[in-house]
Amino acid sequence: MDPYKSEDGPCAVCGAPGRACAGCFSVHYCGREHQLAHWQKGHKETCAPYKISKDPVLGRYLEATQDIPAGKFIMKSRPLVCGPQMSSEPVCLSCCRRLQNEPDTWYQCTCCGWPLCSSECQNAEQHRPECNAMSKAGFYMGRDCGKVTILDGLEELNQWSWYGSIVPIRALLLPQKEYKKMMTLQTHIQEHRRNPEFNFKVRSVTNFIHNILKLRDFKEEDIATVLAIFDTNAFEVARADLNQVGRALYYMGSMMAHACNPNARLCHVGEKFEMALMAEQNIPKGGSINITYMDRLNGTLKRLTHLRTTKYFDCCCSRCSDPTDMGLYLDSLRCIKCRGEGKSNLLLSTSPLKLTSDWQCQDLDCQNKVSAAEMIRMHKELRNLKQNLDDSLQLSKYEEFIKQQLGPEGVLHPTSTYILQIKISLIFDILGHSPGFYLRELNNSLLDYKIRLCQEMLHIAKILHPGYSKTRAFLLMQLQEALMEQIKRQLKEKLITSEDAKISAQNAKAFLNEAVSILQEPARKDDVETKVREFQNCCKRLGIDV
Ligand SMILES: C[S@@+](CC[C@H](N)C(=O)[O-])C[C@H]1O[C@@H](n2cnc3c(N)ncnc32)[C@H](O)[C@@H]1O
Repeated sequence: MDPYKSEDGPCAVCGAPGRACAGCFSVHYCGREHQLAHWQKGHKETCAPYKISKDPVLGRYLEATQDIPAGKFIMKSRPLVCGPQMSSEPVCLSCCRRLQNEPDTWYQCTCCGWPLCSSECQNAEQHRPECNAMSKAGFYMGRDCGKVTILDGLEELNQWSWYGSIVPIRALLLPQKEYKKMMTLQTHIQEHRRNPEFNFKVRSVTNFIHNILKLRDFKEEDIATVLAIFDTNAFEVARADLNQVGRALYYMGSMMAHACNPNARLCHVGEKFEMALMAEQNIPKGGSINITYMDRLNGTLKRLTHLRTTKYFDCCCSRCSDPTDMGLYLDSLRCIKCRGEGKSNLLLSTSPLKLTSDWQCQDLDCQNKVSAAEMIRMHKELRNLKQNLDDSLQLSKYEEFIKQQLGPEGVLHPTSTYILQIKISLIFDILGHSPGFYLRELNNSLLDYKIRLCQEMLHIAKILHPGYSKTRAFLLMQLQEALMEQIKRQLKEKLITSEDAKISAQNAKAFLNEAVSILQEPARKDDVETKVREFQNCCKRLGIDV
């Protein structure tokens, strides 16, 4: 069910045209009276398929109140507060679209002077709170807003960190009811206050709000609370199709627990950062509805460290407890002792949930031990090496790294986190995507390589990103495109018959269809339709009827 197609429909009571129920989107009402009647008649039992529950470890979380099939939209939600990111590139303060061209061409709000898209954005509700407050305080952003650096004696505030003040101002100016709701969210304020980076951020934002914008009514303590609420609960939101980037806080979205192998995902759907939650996998009644707070290709060491230092909890999900990390051994390195004897045995954590535990060779005859500190040091070195590769984004350098690390002297193995991340970069950033490597420019062997990489990563995605995940859908699309390019060449070189081409194209179409069924969110609609059109045009040009 697409929550955006469900806006109108026949009233569940009388059949007259109606609006969708905001809880479940699956029934419609012509008005409040029939909505109430239907609710009392039993809809309250079946409406939203979730409720907020409590658990001693997770705190509040969303519990499924009925079986939820994979692919179903579970909820749709508007943000409580949204706006530019903490350290944002130049965006319209109102709609968060990136500002194009040079600063002196940007539209300037006639009341507060901040750059916007247009007068329409100036008048939008979204920009009202801070604009009113700033105009009242007599602040007007000069034309040089994009260029100056402010020195206030204590901190140097970079031009774009100004954007970080907008979300706290909007949050602190929320109407009473919403403000109270926001203040019930998890803050982890004590843990945040022990973090020097957080305190620096609070001081910078407060300074800017007090001394530059001249809005002195906001207390530093309240600004700190809002920043902590955002760090704990908010989502980075981006709609590439609309050129929007920002962050948003959702009430129900803030209730979702993390899992390293989640069963749901957020989809950004509306222009005002509305979100929808989709079940990636079947969720049984009574189960927790969870999302992942971080990239699933990270190994346990990085996941545990990141969650502890940014979200202040120790994950103990089934994946983190598994020393093999779902059979992929993402963090495991080769045992150096065994490597000397030409063997490829791996080191496994002796107690995966404890970052301080030793790692031991999986070979019972060897049992070589490596300390946690040594393991962390080796990973730091590998991360730096990989970061250098990512910065240069060159195929030859990535290939050299893989060859070296998987060779007799290397410490990695084929499903190490670094190798898998590099394969993802090769698929999505280089082969088919960068100058000199666009699909039609790839030689046959690189095209085969891309196809192989997609197939390999789809195999991994079945484990790490099963069901209705975006990663699987994107990989399926990449594979389909590469396969069509291959069919085109093979037909041209008369290596296959038109009957073979038809069978291969049907195969590619099945991949595309699967991707389309996964990417149901409206934000992807244009992209998906373009891919389907391109596929159809390609078949037409090749004379293949699929
Ligand atoms: C976005 S909030 C989720 C709602 C929160 N449990 C509450 O009661 O408001 C994120 C916080 O929930 C807790 N949390 C989420 N997932 C967890 C998990 N898998 N294990 C332990 N705590 C978790 C952590 O305290 C985390 O910082």
